[in-house]
Amino acid sequence: MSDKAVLLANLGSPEAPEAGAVRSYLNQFLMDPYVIQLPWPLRRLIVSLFVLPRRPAQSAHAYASVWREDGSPLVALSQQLLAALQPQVNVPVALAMRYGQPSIESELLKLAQNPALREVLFIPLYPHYADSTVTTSVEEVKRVVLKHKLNIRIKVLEPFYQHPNYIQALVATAQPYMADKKYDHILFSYHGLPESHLKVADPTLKHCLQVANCCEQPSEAHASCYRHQVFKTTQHFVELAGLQEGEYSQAFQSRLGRNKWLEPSTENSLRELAAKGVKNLLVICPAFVTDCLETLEEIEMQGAELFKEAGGESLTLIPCLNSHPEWVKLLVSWCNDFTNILAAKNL
Ligand SMILES: C=CC1=C(C)c2cc3[nH]c(cc4nc(cc5[nH]c(cc1n2)c(C)c5CCC(=O)O)C(CCC(=O)O)=C4C)c(C)c3C=C
Ligand SMILES: [Fe+2]
Ligand SMILES: [Fe+2]
Repeated sequence: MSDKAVLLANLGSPEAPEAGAVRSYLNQFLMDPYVIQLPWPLRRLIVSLFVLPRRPAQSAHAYASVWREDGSPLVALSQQLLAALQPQVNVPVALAMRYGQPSIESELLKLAQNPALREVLFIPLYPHYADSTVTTSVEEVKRVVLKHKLNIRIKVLEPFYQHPNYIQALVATAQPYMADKKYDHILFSYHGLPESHLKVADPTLKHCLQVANCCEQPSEAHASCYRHQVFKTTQHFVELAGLQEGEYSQAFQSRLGRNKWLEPSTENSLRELAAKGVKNLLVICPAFVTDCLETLEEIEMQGAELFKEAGGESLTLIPCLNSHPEWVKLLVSWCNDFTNILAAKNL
């Protein structure tokens, strides 16, 4: 029996595309202090008064429009990825969700049933650092290890936003869509973040959004700056794919609440691109490695409708990496050689 194992973690989905299931999912998700970064009483008040009364029904409707026979796209596609990986990996691999099922706790405990287990490589399935995705997942792993007194070392894979093979996998996924020269612009649409999250994650407390062109100036803050990291992903993609200035732009989607979020918003960018005369638009969403509600409903359905209403002709979503062979190859290399991964830190 191997003394090593791998645990992949994605965000998670509701159990069903129904208001009740979405309510308990949203409650778990948004009561996470790494997601709504406010003291508990204020967070409880906001979630209970402004989110839970109406959003579950709206989101359930959105989920229903993308739901598959085998469940939510995010969970089903993550399971397909696991199925593609496991036969090529020499150690057990498990898949968990930060919210909903299968939980990080249940999957870590299953792995720990192996008495020989001493080391787990934890792979948060996010290319870019954010407290609301990476930190919360790592903290949940720590909580489970402490609660159950598990005698295992945890190694966490660092954000891979500019790993050459991740960029190569993105370009390989996009290539068939780009080869069809009918498109006239590519929009890189990343999940948004409240600006306050960048400031909280800045270890210097004086760089992110405080220095002019902060994300382009050298700084130790980049190691935890989501905005810097997504710029880098776009830049490396553009270089590898040979895109020219003016052929692409970048925006942030999926806002929630009234705080200031990263700019520009995907919605405004879609309107502006249509107004500038872009007719056939490709959209790629590199912050998501798996297609989910935010790509399939927000971009491919709602985004396409908005773009056409604003004068565009077609919006084509480039799929996420999902189980693309280049992405599977990269994950297999990490899983099989994780004692030698440089970009991983021990908890
Ligand atoms: C890709 C990285 C993600 C970041 C960063 C992120 C931050 C973030 N998200 C919310 C609020 C919501 N996100 C929702 C769905 C959702 N978010 C991500 C990824 C990131 N979120 C994914 C992959 C998904 C899809 C889940 C699925 O089941 O397909 C939702 C739920 C859906 C809805 O009601 O809109 C909310 C709410 C915040 C507040 C935030 C940063 C603070
Ligand atoms: Fe920054
Ligand atoms: Fe989100």
